[in-house]
Amino acid sequence: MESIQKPIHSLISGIAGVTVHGSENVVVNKIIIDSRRVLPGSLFVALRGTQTDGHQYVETASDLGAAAILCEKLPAQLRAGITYIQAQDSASAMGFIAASFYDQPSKKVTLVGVTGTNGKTSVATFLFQLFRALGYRCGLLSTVQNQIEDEVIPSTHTTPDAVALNELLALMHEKGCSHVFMEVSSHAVSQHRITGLHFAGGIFTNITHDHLDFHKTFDNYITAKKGFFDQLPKTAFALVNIDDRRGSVMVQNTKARIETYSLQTLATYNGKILSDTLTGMHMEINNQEVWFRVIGRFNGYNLLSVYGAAIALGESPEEVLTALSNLNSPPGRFEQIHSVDNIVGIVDYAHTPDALENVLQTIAHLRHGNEQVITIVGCGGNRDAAKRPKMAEIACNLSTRVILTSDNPRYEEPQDILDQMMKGVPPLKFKNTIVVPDRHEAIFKAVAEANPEDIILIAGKGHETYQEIRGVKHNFDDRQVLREAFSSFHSHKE
Ligand SMILES: CC(=O)N[C@H]1[C@@H](OP(=O)(O)OP(=O)(O)OC[C@H]2O[C@@H](n3ccc(=O)[nH]c3=O)[C@H](O)[C@@H]2O)O[C@H](CO)[C@@H](O)[C@@H]1O[C@H](C)C(=O)N[C@@H](C)C(=O)N[C@H](CCC(=O)O)C(=O)O
Ligand SMILES: Nc1ncnc2c1ncn2[C@@H]1O[C@H](COP(=O)(O)OP(=O)(O)OP(=O)(O)O)[C@@H](O)[C@H]1O
Ligand SMILES: N[C@H](CCC[C@H](N)C(=O)O)C(=O)O
Ligand SMILES: [Mg+2]
Repeated sequence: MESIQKPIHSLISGIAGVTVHGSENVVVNKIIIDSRRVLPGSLFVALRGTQTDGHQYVETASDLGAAAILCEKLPAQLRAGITYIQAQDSASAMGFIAASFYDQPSKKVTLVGVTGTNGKTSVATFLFQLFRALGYRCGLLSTVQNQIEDEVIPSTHTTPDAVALNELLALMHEKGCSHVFMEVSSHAVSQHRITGLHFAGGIFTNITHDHLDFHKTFDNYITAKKGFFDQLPKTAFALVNIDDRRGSVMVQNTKARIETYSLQTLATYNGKILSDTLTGMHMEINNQEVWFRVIGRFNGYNLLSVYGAAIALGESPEEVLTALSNLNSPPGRFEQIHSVDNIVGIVDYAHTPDALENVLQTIAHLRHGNEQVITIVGCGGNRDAAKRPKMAEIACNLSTRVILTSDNPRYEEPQDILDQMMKGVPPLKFKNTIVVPDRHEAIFKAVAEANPEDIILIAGKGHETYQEIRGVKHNFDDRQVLREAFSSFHSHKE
């Protein structure tokens, strides 16, 4: 992308509550949120974070040649030649400024955001695949990866920060994308990563327990997600799952056109699952029968929301259903790897109690005999600790055997996380539960003990190709380890 030079006045016009100290004609060539990356001519944004306060680094940024500083509190000494933009909330102001800096890319594409505890990656990826199949050039912003048509741009977050996000949107527009589908995490709403964006539509999948380390209470978490719908314009659609009792709460104050989807009750888009097997799902959507390659009741919801969004964007129901029936799940979502002697391995990104329950219920539903269900699961370090015993309890109640193991311990001791998980194991299930902290060993153990037709669920990491320990990402891929284990004991087939 060409280098950008913008005077301050062009970036702040229309933003309420900002005061400028210094010349508004000063030109900036970059927006930077980390003082360590400031270069001459940058606009440095001082953000209050969870670990530190960017205001502490205003002097460092100035020494490195920042042309302007966006902050909430002015430093004691203002430097000549630097323009200070004072805002009530730096993060919010940065959202609008980033959008202006990149010439409002979100207004030049049809941008649809997906929020909810589970299903964001699945829905955003299905929409991306669908609209490409319908002949549009598309962009995708997701946990697994960002994509511009076939070009993959690795993602660092589910939702990037406002600067990275607007830059990516501008690039997508420059490369001819007409539609962009993105995940909107609750962190992103709270931290104003999406402030200043123009959405054509928003989708709510569901809300259940997660991220209470960050939001503190479930109410705050709900409010964060609702913030996305509060900021939608009236030209947008707001499509919500009304089988989730928080669905109607999400759209209480939205200006957008409200549409609903449901597998249970009357809604704008109605679905019914007619059958669900390991090879596909048969559904009825708004009275039309259709076969899908993806499976699981939760995916029934995901596909229905994708159908609804496509219709809300003006596509034809027949074309949409035909294209949808050819879609595949994103990597690491109910991804199946079979051994030659028919052990079914399923690698899934379920890392919340609700997702784990859904996946295990889907597996229970697909079982046809007395196969064992062996679940391998861990919980991430430095994340919501309250979900640990809950996930262990769900795994035990819905599996024949459980192996508790590690999942990205980050800066915590794996054994501490496992001790907390063990608190959720019902006493009656102790004899079927073991702890194997090494994930590689856990997977090998499950495979060594599995019999033909048994189902091994490896939950929590899905597409991830690393195990994060003390700031270092070590290569680790559940799918690869599972294949190795199958090859050692049974040899594998896809
Ligand atoms: C908890 C959280 O959301 N953290 C994000 C946040 O960092 P932070 O608030 O901890 O920042 P901080 O370290 O306190 O620093 C505050 C400010 O000082 C600046 N700083 C710091 C040091 C210095 O020397 N100079 C300097 O300027 C930092 O650049 C920052 O702007 O802002 C950073 C910049 O945007 C993000 O990279 C970081 O994501 C971290 C890596 C993270 O792990 N986030 C996860 C929890 C997250 O965002 N997840 C959601 C998905 C959740 C889900 O739905 O599953 C996501 O959207 O990815
Ligand atoms: N609609 C749904 N309802 C409940 N569970 C779901 C749904 N869709 C997917 N899942 C489960 O949640 C897991 C994660 O799905 P997905 O990656 O689509 O969610 P996400 O919201 O993007 O997660 P993240 O917050 O990490 O970005 C899947 O592997 C599956 O187990
Ligand atoms: N977006 C989620 C992903 C969790 C994935 C799981 N493998 C873990 O590390 O906890 C998070 O950052 O909380
Ligand atoms: Mg995601």
